[in-house]
Amino acid sequence: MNQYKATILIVDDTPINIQILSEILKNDYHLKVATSGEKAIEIASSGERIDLILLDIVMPTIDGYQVCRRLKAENNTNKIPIIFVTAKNDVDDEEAGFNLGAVDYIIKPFHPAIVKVRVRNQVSLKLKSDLLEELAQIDGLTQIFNRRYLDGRLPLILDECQKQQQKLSLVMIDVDYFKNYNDNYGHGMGDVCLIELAKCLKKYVNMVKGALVARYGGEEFVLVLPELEKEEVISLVDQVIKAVEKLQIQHAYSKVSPFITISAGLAIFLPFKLDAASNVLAIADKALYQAKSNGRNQLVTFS
Ligand SMILES: Nc1nc2c(ncn2[C@@H]2O[C@H](COP(=O)(O)OP(=O)(O)OP(=O)(O)O)[C@@H](O)[C@H]2O)c(=O)[nH]1
Repeated sequence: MNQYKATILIVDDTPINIQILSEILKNDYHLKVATSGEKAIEIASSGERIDLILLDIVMPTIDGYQVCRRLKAENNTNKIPIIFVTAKNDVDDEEAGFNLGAVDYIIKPFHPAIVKVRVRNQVSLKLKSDLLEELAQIDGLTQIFNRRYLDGRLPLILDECQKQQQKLSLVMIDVDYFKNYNDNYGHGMGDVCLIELAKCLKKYVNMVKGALVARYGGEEFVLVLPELEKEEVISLVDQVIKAVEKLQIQHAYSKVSPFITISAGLAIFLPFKLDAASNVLAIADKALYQAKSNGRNQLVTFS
């Protein structure tokens, strides 16, 4: 089995300390090093995955406490566990480190076996909490993002679109006559159908940079498509609607097609018209309602 190798950032202004820690940990982890607080913040904020930081306290310009404070204040770095590694063995110093959000405190001189165990414990906790977080964002049936993820992510996407002055398109999708499908083919077949639909939607969303698809509820899906022009997004959603029918999932109890079809409501927003997440979703939902009323298996666009 391919075991994930965690990445540890060692921060110390004294090269010999980095060397000693590297010797202890190099066989089990990917290592990165920084010889100043500034460099540590730069590496941790770069977007590269860091699973643990071993942080010296006494360093020139920015000390370890400040580094810790700054990393804990930022959304993209506050989940990286920090272990202070220091010669400061006063209880007050240790307490100060924990109060800043550190998960452990190792006192120099190092005892290699103890360093290994303490690092292993924290890395193991970090990997478990990452996994839990990931699972909490994924819909168990279709394996695409769930509503919880969309609710957390959409406000950030709206902010970003406003900042970058980009358009944003939202598509609310609903399966046509799905109750009839379930009632006649059974809930199990209904589940298989939702899985196939999610795969199809994902295939199209993967073609668009920054786009995402989420299962919004039972048989409802949402596509978030930043940056696209009106003609591009309409053409894409039309293709998706046709692709779903082409899956040829038999639906003898639908009134629009012998196969499973979807209706879609598209709402396109200009950056200066972007509203709260719940409002932009409500507008896409209105467009979807219109698509249903117009006869289903079609797209209605509000822009
Ligand atoms: N198999 C399965 N069915 C689900 C799931 N979640 C919701 N549903 C079903 O989806 C159906 C939705 O039915 P309705 O809201 O009446 O909509 P519809 O029959 O598709 O009618 P229109 O939307 O008007 O075309 C219900 O039968 C739900 O039980 C799920 O996870 N699996």
